[in-house]
Amino acid sequence: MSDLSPQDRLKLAVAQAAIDYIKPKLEPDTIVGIGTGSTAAFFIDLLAPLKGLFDGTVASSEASAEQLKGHGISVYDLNAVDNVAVYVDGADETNAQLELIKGGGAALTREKIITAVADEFVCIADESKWVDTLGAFPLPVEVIPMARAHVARELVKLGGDPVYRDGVVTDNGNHILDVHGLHIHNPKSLERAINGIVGVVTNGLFADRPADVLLLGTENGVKTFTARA
Ligand SMILES: O=C[C@H](O)[C@H](O)[C@H](O)COP(=O)(O)O
Repeated sequence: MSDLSPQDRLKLAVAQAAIDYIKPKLEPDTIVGIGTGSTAAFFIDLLAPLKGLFDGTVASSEASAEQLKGHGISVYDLNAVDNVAVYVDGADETNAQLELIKGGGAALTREKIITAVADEFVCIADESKWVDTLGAFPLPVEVIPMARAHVARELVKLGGDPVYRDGVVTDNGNHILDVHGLHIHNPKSLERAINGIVGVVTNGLFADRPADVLLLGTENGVKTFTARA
C-alpha cells in the first residue's frame, strides 16, 4: 500500500472506517448494499475477509458486482431481497447536511435505488469532496437516449450548462448529461425539478434522501458526521 497517492490513502482510511462501523452490525442474514467508484472499491476489498459474517450483497453497478464476485461474495438481485441493512458508497461532493452529488462513475440510478431501500446510508469520502455549496462538480443526469436533446434544453432553462458524456452508456443502457455551472442552494428542490423533466431517469443529487452518516477522510484522521434530524 506504500505506493498509494495521498488521496487514495484517505479513501482507504474511510473504507476501513466503514468496515469498523458496519462490522458489529453484521448478522448471518444481513444484506450489505455496495456502491461504485474508487472509494467503494477499497471498501469491497476490505469487506472480503468478513464474507462469512453476513449473507451477501446488492451492488449498484456491474463493475462492483464483478469485484464482489471475484472475492467470492454473493451478489443478489435487489428484487430478491427484502431488506438492505446498510448501504456504503462514495460521493463526488458532500455538504454539511450530507446532501450529495453522485454519478461521476455513471452509476447514479442504481445507487439511488439502493439508497431508497437501505435502512442506513453510510457515505465514505475523502476531504476533497467536502463543499459549502454543491455544484462545482458537474451534476450527472441519466437520460433516456431519445430524450437527450429535450432534457438538455430543459436543463438550460433551469440555469445549467449540460454536456453530453460522449461515449458513455450506463448499466441501464442510457446516456449521461453533466450539468455545469450550477450553484445549488436548494438541493431538494432542484433534485425534484430535474426528476420532473420527461426523459430523465434520475439525477445525481442525493438530497431527498441524504446520507445518514458521512465518514470523511482528512489528513487529521477520519471524521464522522451524522445527518441532523
Ligand atoms: O457513479 C459513481 C458514484 O456516484 C461514485 O460513488 C462517485 O463518483 C465517487 O467515486 P470515487 O469514490 O471514485 O470518487
